Amino acid sequence: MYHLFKGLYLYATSKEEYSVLLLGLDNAGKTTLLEQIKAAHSPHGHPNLKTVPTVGQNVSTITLPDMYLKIWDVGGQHSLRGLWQSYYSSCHAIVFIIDSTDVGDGDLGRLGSDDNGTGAGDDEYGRLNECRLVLEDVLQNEDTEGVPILVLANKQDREDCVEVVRIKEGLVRKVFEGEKGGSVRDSRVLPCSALTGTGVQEAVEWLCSRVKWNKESRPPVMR
Ligand SMILES: Nc1nc2c(ncn2[C@@H]2O[C@H](COP(=O)(O)OP(=O)(O)OP(=O)(O)O)[C@@H](O)[C@H]2O)c(=O)[nH]1
Ligand SMILES: [Mg+2]
Repeated sequence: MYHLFKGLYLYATSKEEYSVLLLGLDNAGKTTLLEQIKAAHSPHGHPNLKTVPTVGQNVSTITLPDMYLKIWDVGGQHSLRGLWQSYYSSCHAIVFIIDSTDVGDGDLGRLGSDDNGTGAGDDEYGRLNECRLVLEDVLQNEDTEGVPILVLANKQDREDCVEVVRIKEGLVRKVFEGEKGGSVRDSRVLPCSALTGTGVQEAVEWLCSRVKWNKESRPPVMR
């Protein structure tokens, strides 16, 4: 009898937990975003906006009315990107964060096709091509197949940022529709400023709705 009641109690009080993976080049704003999300979902939270480059990972679980969101923030430096793939098979959504002040004019169409993204001659374009190559790599990995992807055009508070529509049309759409765009998946491009918090709530709402829609193919963990 005890076990029956315990089981019923646990069933009634447990919630679905979904994992969200924050990806993007180093300095894009992943850790800052995690800090904003954490602060927005804790009663007396102030975000710690003094970030340092992430070596390894930061993880936080936020409690929402109908689910837990476990958010994984990993280092974006070149030497650390090889570690990303170990997170792919267990994540329910990916956030790909772009520094909107470091992608030139945001238009891949103007980049030479022989540019290999090593940085040579990239000044005018910032890290546009590096960003493309890294995003393609994520999309092409079989373990991310079908996983909803939210692309955030971050640092929209800065005057020198490229606006979201250009990032969407000039970069993201071209990558998703290109031959290395991987399988069809649920995706969205949103503007945000992880530093000021603008757009962060919309991002979390999009993620919550999409992980639920996709729960048949990536079931949550019960906690
Ligand atoms: N103006 C502005 N600065 C931002 C924004 N988001 C992040 N930054 C700044 O960008 C720098 C890098 O931010 P991080 O959050 O540490 O970047 P990261 O993506 O975690 O970098 P790695 O850990 O190296 O992968 C910091 O100086 C942040 O204050 C933003 O929305 N606006
Ligand atoms: Mg970081």
